[in-house]
Amino acid sequence: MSIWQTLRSHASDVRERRILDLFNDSRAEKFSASFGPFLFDYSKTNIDTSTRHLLVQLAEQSGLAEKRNAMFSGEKINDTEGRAVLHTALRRLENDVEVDGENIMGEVRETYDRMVRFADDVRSGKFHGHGGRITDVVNIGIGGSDLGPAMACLALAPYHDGPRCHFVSNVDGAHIHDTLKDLDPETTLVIVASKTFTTIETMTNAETAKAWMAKDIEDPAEQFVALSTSAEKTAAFGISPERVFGFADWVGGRYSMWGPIGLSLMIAIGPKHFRDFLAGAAAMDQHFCEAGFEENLPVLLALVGMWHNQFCDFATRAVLPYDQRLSRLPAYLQQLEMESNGKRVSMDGEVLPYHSGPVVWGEPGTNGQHAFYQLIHQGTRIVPCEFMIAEKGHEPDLAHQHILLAANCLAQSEALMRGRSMDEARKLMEAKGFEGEELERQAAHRVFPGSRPSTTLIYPMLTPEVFGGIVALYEHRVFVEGVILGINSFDQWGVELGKELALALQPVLTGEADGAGKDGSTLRLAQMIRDAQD
Ligand SMILES: O=P(O)(O)OC[C@H]1O[C@H](O)[C@H](O)[C@@H](O)[C@@H]1O
Repeated sequence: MSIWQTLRSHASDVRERRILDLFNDSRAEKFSASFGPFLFDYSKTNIDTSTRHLLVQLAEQSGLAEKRNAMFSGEKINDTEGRAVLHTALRRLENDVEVDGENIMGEVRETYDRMVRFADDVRSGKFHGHGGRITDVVNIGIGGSDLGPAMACLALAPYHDGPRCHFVSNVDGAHIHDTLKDLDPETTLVIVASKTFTTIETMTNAETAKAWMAKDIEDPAEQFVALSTSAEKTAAFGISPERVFGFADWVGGRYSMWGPIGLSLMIAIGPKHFRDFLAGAAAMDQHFCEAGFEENLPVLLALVGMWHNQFCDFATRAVLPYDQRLSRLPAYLQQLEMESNGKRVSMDGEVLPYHSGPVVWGEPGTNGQHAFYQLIHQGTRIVPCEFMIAEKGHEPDLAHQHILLAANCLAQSEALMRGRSMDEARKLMEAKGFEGEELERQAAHRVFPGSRPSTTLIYPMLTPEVFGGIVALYEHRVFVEGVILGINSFDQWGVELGKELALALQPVLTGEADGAGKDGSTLRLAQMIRDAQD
């Protein structure tokens, strides 16, 4: 029997057992792992010693250790695009790495130093706009060129002492309009962030920003910066090379905030805190490379995730940070996890015989509790939950609110596991004076099945280092899951078809093309939009 089959039959044997019954004096300790500032507790799942043993075997048999080493050493593991995968090089600045026989680190360090100088200059006022010191930075980018820095600027708000940062991503004109309307073009710096510098949303918004600035400034390009792999295209846009921060194709878009794509964050929090953010991620890299699988946080996170998705058939995964400043983490992880591991064929092009990555979603607590937790507790589908909480907040004066936040976080995982039986529900309703059939009916509504799995990641405080570690932890989790699934986690062909069709539809919406060959639904909707433009 293959390890996959063994795990599936093990899952069908143990799926129904009560998680609470697995607890003894040492379970919390045995089914958690710590590294640096992190403790990952997966004891509130139905995993036992034999489950973990089988899962670790699954990881070993997938060749994970060799594949991990291949990634870190610059082998072209993204073989549908013929590229190395080296976002880790952007945060391990001391290590030398070669691609195609050439040391890539000279250029990486040089660009990093230029970013530091530029960020310092913007923060000090040495680099200024036509109207003086830069007060606002607008990052125009989408997907990987937006979600990372936007999430990070929010996450590290307590360290933000540079100009205000704004993020424009959507091609919907409302986004750029609402962002620019209160800004002064003479003191605004526009960062055009695009790996390819061809993404239609970003290029359209960049042109809009340029036209907005041109109303007040003779040469708006002077207040523009570009972050891209294409020096040719940034030059064609009119941005002078000293304000272009380049990177190579071995940095995937959704893995790119450690380098130039993180410039807005560096300007916001300053190079020193940015360096701490890199250091936190680099420490996680080292842990990932060195720790045994049973103590390895990214490996454990991946194995627990796969246990729930591939073996217990729970199709979604809720990310629930009890940390308001991580409110963009679920959106960031949607791209990281679903673009990376939402694939249908193996590396060899064979259709997968099992499910690939889960649907990832979430909201920060406690907000989610007042919205969708009803389904998590009593719905008919089981949703594994991933809770996150800091031991301490950044606001000493509001420590009592942090206690309330933390109590809610712990209460939710406890409630999910413990549940409430029919007997307990009956007692509750009896105490309220119900009896007979009405008591039975009312009690049924108050039953919680319980035994719903969750994990908790706890860290001392959301500092730049801790935040860097969290993001790197999730990146490596995605890598581990991808290796075990046998897929390429680093391409994204699934986004192409929609882009092609959108290009073809544009002239249909303007009336320049008749849409021959399109289906009736698309044509009718297009016609309505076309008519509304007159
Ligand atoms: O940075 P860019 O080249 O503008 O790409 C922005 C985004 O667009 C694409 O659609 C990809 O799916 C994303 O992976 C990428 O992050």
